[in-house]
Amino acid sequence: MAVALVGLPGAGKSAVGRRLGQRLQLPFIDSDNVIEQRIGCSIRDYFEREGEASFRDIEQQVIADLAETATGVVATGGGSVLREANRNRLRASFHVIYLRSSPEDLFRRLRHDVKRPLLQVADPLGRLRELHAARDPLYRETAHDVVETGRPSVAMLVNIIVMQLELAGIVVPAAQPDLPPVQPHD
Ligand SMILES: Nc1ncnc2c1ncn2[C@@H]1O[C@H](COP(=O)(O)OP(=O)(O)O)[C@@H](O)[C@H]1O
Ligand SMILES: O=C(O)C1=C[C@@H](OP(=O)(O)O)[C@@H](O)[C@H](O)C1
Ligand SMILES: [Mg+2]
Repeated sequence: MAVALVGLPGAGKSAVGRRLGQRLQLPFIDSDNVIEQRIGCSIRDYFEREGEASFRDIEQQVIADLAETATGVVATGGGSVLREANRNRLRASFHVIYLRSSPEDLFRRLRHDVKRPLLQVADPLGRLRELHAARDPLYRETAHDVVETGRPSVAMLVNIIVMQLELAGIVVPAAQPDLPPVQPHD
């Protein structure tokens, strides 16, 4: 069983993915962490030193490697869907869930964040709107399921995803304790 989460920065891929892995008792991998191990520095520093194109090459290699082994829950980086090769690999090897969020919700979550290089601009909300317009079709094309993340907490999103995976027959529901028999009405 392998699930991958896609969506914009701040959608909750890392936070939801970690808790989903715990809940399903499956390993959790964050592709951005794998990339940082390979490059030996933060993604933000790498963007500044080597540029985005070089980062995307490493990201593509990491996605190919993860797709090869494909187990557990994988949180991808927000730009993982930009390349067609990544979209195809993700969709073929994982059950892909798009955590969909409005730019306004993302901005609320990330307004104090300094780790995301694409949002270190004068107008991060404007940038999130552009990213949403450009990428929403790509996330939809890649994903098997879409989950709206606006209101639910991280814990609620985990419950929603587990329910969807159970309904789709991707995970087996945990055994329920026997309920007492229903008493017929008088
Ligand atoms: N549904 C949510 N409700 C409240 N806070 C959230 C929710 N999803 C994510 N967050 C918070 O928003 C921030 C960004 O989440 P993160 O998981 O890093 O996003 P991503 O990996 O998709 O970029 C974190 O502080 C996280 O705890
Ligand atoms: O949207 C993007 O292009 C990126 C998103 C980041 O991951 P998160 O989506 O976890 O922020 C990280 O991979 C990199 O900064 C590029
Ligand atoms: Mg993340």
